[in-house]
Amino acid sequence: MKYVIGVDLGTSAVKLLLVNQHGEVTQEVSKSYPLIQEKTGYSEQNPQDWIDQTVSGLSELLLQFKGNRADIEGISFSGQMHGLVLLDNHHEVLRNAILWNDTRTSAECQKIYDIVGEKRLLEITQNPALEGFTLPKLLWVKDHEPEIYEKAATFVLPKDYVRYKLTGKLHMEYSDAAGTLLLDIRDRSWSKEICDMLDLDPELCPPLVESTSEVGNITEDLAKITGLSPETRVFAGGADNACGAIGAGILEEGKTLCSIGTSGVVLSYEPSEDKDFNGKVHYFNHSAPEAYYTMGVTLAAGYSLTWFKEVFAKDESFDELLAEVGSTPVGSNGLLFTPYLVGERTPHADASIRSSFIGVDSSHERKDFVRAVLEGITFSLNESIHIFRQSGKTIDTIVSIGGGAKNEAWLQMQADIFNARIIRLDSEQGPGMGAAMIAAYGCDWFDSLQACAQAFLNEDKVYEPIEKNVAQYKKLFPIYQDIYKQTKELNQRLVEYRK
Ligand SMILES: Nc1ncnc2c1ncn2[C@@H]1O[C@H](COP(=O)(O)OP(=O)(O)O)[C@@H](O)[C@H]1O
Ligand SMILES: O=C(CO)[C@@H](O)[C@H](O)COP(=O)(O)O
Repeated sequence: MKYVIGVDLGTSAVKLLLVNQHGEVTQEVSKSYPLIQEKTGYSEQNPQDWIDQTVSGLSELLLQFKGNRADIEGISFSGQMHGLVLLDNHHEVLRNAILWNDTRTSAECQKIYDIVGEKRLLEITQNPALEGFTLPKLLWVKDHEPEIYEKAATFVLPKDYVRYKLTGKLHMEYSDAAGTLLLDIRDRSWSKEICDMLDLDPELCPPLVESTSEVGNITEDLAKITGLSPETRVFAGGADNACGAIGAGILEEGKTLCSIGTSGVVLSYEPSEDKDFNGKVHYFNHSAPEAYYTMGVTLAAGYSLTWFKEVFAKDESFDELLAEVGSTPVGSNGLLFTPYLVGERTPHADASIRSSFIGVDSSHERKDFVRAVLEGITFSLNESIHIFRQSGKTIDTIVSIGGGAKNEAWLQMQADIFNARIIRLDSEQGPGMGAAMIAAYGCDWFDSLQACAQAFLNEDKVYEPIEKNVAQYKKLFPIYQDIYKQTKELNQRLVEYRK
């Protein structure tokens, strides 16, 4: 039997899947690492933590592996998007990575609009200037840490750095490059025009490859440390949402994904780059050849639940914390939550907004708060679905993946709030599976990613919307939407009091 490995470098942990030729996940390893949040709006990670945990995860996987290591034919990568990893001319890391959910760069986003212009930026990159994207982070380092910026020879994104450490070869691939705000999405080339206007050296941008490109092999050193064969073929991989889409079979028009990891994403396949959402949702290159996708992003989806657990139920597991969700009625007895813990992206690109619980009553118990958190996260994702539906898309079936797809009550809630059938697959680990599928396709196990999806992916369970709940959520959703408008200005006045 032959195998491939999919590595998903998430925000909370790196997850490794060993997948055989039938698409069965025969081993799984997960290794977590911390977020570094020095002050409000900041979110960083130490790239060395990603390397240590990936290497330790691979070593563990190989230690448990009963077959011949040469049977692990290929490996590929999926990773959290947009994070800036700055490297010097020896490819040494210059500072902590600034992550996708770091919102310190509002001034730099304004600078991009002032200099490049909103219209021209949209024409080239198909996306607006959002704090989470990589370009504003580069400008922030240039403005605030000039001594570091001077030493910068290139930059990569998180999973590109991990792949570089395993192979010694440095690249970026299109699906992740699309999230930098420096890629000409249609032309699939770095935008010299944007670099020139913002006085950035285009040489900083690394060489581009396809997600499915073979980029090298595991170095002798890393083969020794991890137990992998130095013959293992390495394929570039993709942005975690592009890989999540592959791992959920979102490979043709009409297919929609909901992913609840640290962030939350609603993603829809696009066969071409010419639809116009006017920057309301992100528009990126897919990891599947010649395809694109649009998506709306909730910054703190699973992160809101993790935050609640850390603050109010530190010693309980997610399953324990969520055990009573089903016994609390729709609407959490009049309690609403907005998941704006670190600001928001879709539909409100707003770095200052923060979360609220609205309607707290003396009768409320902890379980009402837990349900309200899940409902608030799901309402937020429903805002993206609302945008897609308003643009004319039919969304009646959604594949749900990520940590959020582990809980049955939450999956039913998604069906009821989205008013759509929710499909859970055998494995909720879409991005890791997508990365493994890229490696399987690269190793010529299949003629196309679609053929691989047909062989590898199986529906496990379908959740149909329950009419009575749908009707109640339809009434609650506009109240949820109003909270943003009502709390926006209050939150701006609170900014000066934050850490
Ligand atoms: N058993 C569970 N039930 C519901 N949600 C869960 C469960 N376990 C983890 N989660 C949620 O999933 C999130 C992590 O999902 P994951 O897809 O691994 O994220 P990432 O790719 O960002 O590292 C956590 O933030 C948590 O809120
Ligand atoms: O910023 C985005 C997408 O634009 C996030 O979706 C990141 O890609 C992080 O993903 P997770 O760690 O939540 O999977």
